[in-house]
This record gives sequence, C-alpha cells and structure tokens, in this order.
Amino acid sequence: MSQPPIKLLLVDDEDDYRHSCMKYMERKGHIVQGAASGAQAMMLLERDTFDVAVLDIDMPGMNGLELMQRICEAKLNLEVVFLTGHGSIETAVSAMKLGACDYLTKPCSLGDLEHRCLLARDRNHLRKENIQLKELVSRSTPKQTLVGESAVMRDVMRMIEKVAPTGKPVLIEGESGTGKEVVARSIQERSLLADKPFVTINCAALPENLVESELFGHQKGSFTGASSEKLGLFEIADGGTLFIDEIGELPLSLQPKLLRVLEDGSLRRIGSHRERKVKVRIIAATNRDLTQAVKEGTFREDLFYRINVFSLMLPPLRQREGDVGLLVDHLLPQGWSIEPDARDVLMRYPWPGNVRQLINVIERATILADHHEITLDDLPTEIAHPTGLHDVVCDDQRGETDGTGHARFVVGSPDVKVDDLVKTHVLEVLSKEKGNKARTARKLGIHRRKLYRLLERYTQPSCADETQTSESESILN
Ligand SMILES: Nc1ncnc2c1ncn2[C@@H]1O[C@H](COP(=O)(O)OP(=O)(O)OP(=O)(O)O)[C@@H](O)[C@H]1O
Repeated sequence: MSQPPIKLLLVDDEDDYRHSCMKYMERKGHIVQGAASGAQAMMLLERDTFDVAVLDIDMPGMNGLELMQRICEAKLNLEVVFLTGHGSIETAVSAMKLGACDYLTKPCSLGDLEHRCLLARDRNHLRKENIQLKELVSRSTPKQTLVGESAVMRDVMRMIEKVAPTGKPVLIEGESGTGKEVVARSIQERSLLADKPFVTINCAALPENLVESELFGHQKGSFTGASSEKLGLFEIADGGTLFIDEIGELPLSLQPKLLRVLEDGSLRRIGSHRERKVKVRIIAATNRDLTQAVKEGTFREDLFYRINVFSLMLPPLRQREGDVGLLVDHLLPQGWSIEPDARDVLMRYPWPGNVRQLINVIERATILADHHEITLDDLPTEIAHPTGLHDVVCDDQRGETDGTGHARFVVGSPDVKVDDLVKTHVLEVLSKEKGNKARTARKLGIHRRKLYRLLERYTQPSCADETQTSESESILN
C-alpha cells in the first residue's frame, strides 16, 4: 500500500459485519478498532485518535446520530462516514447536516467502503493541515533583515551560514533584545527546511501550566478548560523548525518531556496514551547563563547537552562597532533624516536594552519630531544628555538640594528612589520646555491631565510618599 494507512474506528452492533469489515481493512494495511455500541465507541475515542469513524445509524442504545452529536460536541478532529439501511435516506441527510462527510447504504462492497474511507481520510488530513496553517499564519511575523557589519556580527553571520544547513540543534545566547529571534529565522531561511514551518514559543511569556499544552498539545477534557483537542507546537512544526525562546525558563517538570522529543522525536499529548512521532529541528535561545542554571539545579544537564550541540553567542549592541549607525538608517522610515548631533548621541549610548531599545527610541522620536527630522530634543533625556549627574530643580524637603533649589544625585546609586527620578525627570523636562505643560506632557509621553496631577503633588511638600510612588509607578508601567 503506497498511501499511509487509515486510522479507522468501525462502530456497528452487528458482530459478523463488523468483524468482516475489520478483517478486510486490516488486510489492506489500515489500523482498525471496532466498537459494538455508541458507548464503547466513545470510550475508544477518548483514549485514542482516529482519521475516520464509520458509524452504523441503527444501533440499540445510543444510535449513530446520537453518537455523531457527541463527536461534534467533543470537537474531535475526525471524519464520519455513515452506514444506513435501505429506505433511511432521510436519516442519512440528517447525518450529513450534522457534519458527516459521506454515507453508504448497506449492504455495500468492502472495496467501496475502503474507497470512501480513503477519501474521508484525505479530507481529514486537509482539515488538520488547514488548522496547522492557520496557526502558522497567526504566529508568523514579517521577514526581518539581520543588520550589522561589525566584526563581531560578521562572525555571527559566518556561523549562521555554517550551521544552517546541518539541521543540528542550535543554542543562541545573548542579552534581551540582541536579536536572537532574528538570528533563529536567518538560520531557518538558510537551512534545508526553509520552506517548512517555523514555529516559535517563548517559555517566559506563558504561565507554567500552559507551556506543556502549548508544546505538546492536549486531548479534550484532559484538564479543566481543555474543551477541545489541541495540536501542540511540536506537531504544528513537524517537518520544520521550532524556536524555543527563553528556554532557561522551561519548568523543570517539563524538561524530561522535551529531552525525549529531542532524543527520538516521540511525544504524548496531555491526557493521551498515544505516542506520536515528530521530526523537528530545535533552535533554542536564552539570556540566562544555562551552565549556571545547571549548577543551581534549575536546568537539567542532559537537556543542556542536547540543545547545546552548537552554541552561538550574540554580542550586545554596545560591542558592535558601527552597527548603531546602520541600524538607525535601517529603522528610519522612508523620507526621514536625523540631525548629526542626535545621531552622535545614539552612537555613543550603551544601549542596555539592545536593538529593541533602539527601535523604541526611534519610534518615539518619529512621533515627537517635526518635519520628518529627528533632533536631540526628540530623544529621551538620558540619551540626549547622558551625564549620569542630574542638575535639577526640586524642593528642599529631603535635604537633597545644595540650597539653591538644585539637587545633585548619581543615577544608579542605591540611595536614589524611583519616585525621585520620576519627579526629577518631570521637573527637568518642564523647565526645558519653559513651563509649557502641553509640550512637557508630549515629551514625557503622558496625558496632560496626568502631568497636572503629578505637578500638583510634586509642588506640595506635604504629600504622602505612598501616593507619589504609586503615581510614579503608573508612569513607569
Ligand atoms: N541585527 C538586527 N537587525 C535588524 N533588526 C534587529 C536586529 N537585532 C534585533 N533586531 C530587532 O530587534 C527586536 C528584538 O529582537 P529579538 O526579538 O530577535 O531579540 P531577542 O534577543 O530574541 O530578545 P528577547 O531575549 O527579549 O526575546 C526585533 O524587532 C528585531 O527585529
């Protein structure tokens, strides 16, 4: 048999007929289970997955139509072919309305039954492929270019070219925002799996209990809220690449399950006894030191060696000489320019949040700038005036000032409170904008009403610390 076998469930209370159908189908190489009643069929459907179910309509107890209804309610991904007796065409029509894909009138030839089941199986595969594609489209992001010509980034690109076609697992290490996902995509685009799915999961972005069902899928009813069967990302990525971001956050309890897929490609959905096989290339990323995590016992050593076949260290932006300028040009919208002074400060800034922070700063600046040109005034103060020392106007309540109403403190010092920083920044921008509150609010990226509330508080020395802090926090959030 050239085609893959059908996973078939045959439900008929007539033992002889069921047995001869099963024998025939098995001889043809299909994987068949039989049930003599609707209740028995439901038990098998809960335990296993099938491509096609053949249901006899006339059965004592739960008849075929009722069983079909239960299958619909359970949102099981399988096709149903009905068997009807003579003269029950109306019933067959009702079955088709419920979602059955075909029906046959008994007695029918076994060859015909197999042919209809093959068609139903193909339809089932198309349906699954459709779910898989929808999932992929919803997760896909536009193609991104890896910008950078510094020596360190040239090294990275060389390694990408080397490792991409090997199909081996890759571990990408680097600070947050350095472009680990962009690198993972570059590897996939240069690999032999370029036209196959590229699926991503961020272990840190999901609550612990959801990571398992996202990665491995679940059967309907396997836990509260599992209202239908769900394909895991491994199944969705089957034949392609799975990018596991922040793998260091993968719960210890799930690590053996991941190790198994990496070792022999086998996995089980939550609530299923059935072993499934997948073939997926893993690219993992982390901004944590995994060797340290192994020492601390939060990451399994065997899993670490499995994913760390080839590791690639992505340098932080501050170590990529000349790349900030290239990235700025790449990020500026068409028709925009940047003043040389503003470009200079961007190139000198250390970018603790890496490329992601640079993107945010450029985006913010294009909102604030006039005439399609970014100036120093459109950049955040800590970037435009990176002194570390802030010379600010504030009150004397905490004895921070030098008596002239100007306070000096070092940003980053453990003695400096968040509230003080916010207050300082707000008053500094207000003073730069010569008291113009509308412009100040715009520069701060907050609503004018919020600025009024803050100024009211900051110019009232008696205000409670607690209120100030919560207001500051809401700005920062
Ligand atoms: N070299 C680069 N060229 C162009 N864009 C880049 C580059 N590096 C990063 N980016 C962009 O920066 C943003 C952050 O990149 P990405 O999400 O890949 O970082 P990350 O290291 O995976 O971050 P995290 O660890 O927080 O998940 C993305 O919008 C990405 O397109």
